[in-house]
Amino acid sequence: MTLFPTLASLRAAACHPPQGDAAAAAAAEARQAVLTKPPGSLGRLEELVAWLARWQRRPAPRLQRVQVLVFAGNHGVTAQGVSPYPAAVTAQMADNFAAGGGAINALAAASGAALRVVPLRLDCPTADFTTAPAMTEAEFLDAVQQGGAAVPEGCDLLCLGEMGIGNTTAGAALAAALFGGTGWAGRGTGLDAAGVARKEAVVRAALARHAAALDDPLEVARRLGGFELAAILGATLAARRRGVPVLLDGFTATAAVAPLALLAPDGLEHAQAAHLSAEAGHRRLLTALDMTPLLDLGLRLGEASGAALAVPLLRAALACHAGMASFAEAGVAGRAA
Ligand SMILES: O=C(O)c1ccc[n+]([C@@H]2O[C@H](COP(=O)([O-])O)[C@@H](O)[C@H]2O)c1
Ligand SMILES: Cc1cc2nc[nH]c2cc1C
Repeated sequence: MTLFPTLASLRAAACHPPQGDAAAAAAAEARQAVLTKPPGSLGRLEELVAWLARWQRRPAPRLQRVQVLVFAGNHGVTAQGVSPYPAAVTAQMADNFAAGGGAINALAAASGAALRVVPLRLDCPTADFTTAPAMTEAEFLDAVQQGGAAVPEGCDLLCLGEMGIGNTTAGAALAAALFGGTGWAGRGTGLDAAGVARKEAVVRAALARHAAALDDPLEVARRLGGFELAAILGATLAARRRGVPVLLDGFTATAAVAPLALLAPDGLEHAQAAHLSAEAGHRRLLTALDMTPLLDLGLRLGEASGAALAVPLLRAALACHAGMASFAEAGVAGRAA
């Protein structure tokens, strides 16, 4: 089924996201209150259980089926020398993932999550967005659709990440267009200072080329994004519809979904930033989106690595919620007053 056949239907879905289940969240919170601990003492773990309950629409949330999706795409803007690695590495890494040899293969297995890698036209990069829109409308919608279609039925949690040489330049261009200012370009896979300055100039040139169209977040995603970024946007929208909470990976994945927060103020409420990437602009991007990352481990890999790493944290939060005794069950005295 085509989820968003036209740009208008995609816009309507993004502007009116379905709500979570407030009663399920309240029931999860009420249980926290009777468990043998001072109220709120499990801090963010308690909030995470209520968040899972709200977006799974279940008072007792579960994490039986966790799916990691890694979308891969290529970028015409690599012609501008914005990455130290050749574009061919995108397909080579997709093959490496298929053979089980990537970090994400190890991390997904360690987190008890299924992994699927979705290559998107790797032999056909986006257009160089310093000279033309990265994607046509049809290409953009197709990538969004592929992302949405990759969200499995009956999934309890989705971890979203990407692989695409050059895509931190796309992420920086998106962030600059959506939130303004300069300095969004970072080292990516390992640029030196001169490379970062070149990347910043490329972002500036892209914004100048598309200046007339940058007040529409979806146009920003089409003109400055990429296939894998559009797919992450589509998967995030589809997850909202299907009651699946989302863990976002690093800078590029966060930039990919940022248009959803501008199209609806609560558009990313079903998503958590799994970690703070070492990529320069990520902290600023998360601040702009009012998101607090779960982990800060100095990662700058992408490929959903940070998202997979946050899954055990959610499992631990649920284990406390489901497994702890109540004050009454354990015969522990509650607060004196
Ligand atoms: O998302 C991040 O935080 C992130 C930070 C640095 C690098 N990456 C990964 O590195 C690739 C993009 O880097 P680059 O230098 O080619 O733009 C792409 O495959 C991403 O998965 C990702
Ligand atoms: C080797 C390599 C692995 C990656 N994984 C995600 N992005 C990547 C970029 C490179 C270059």
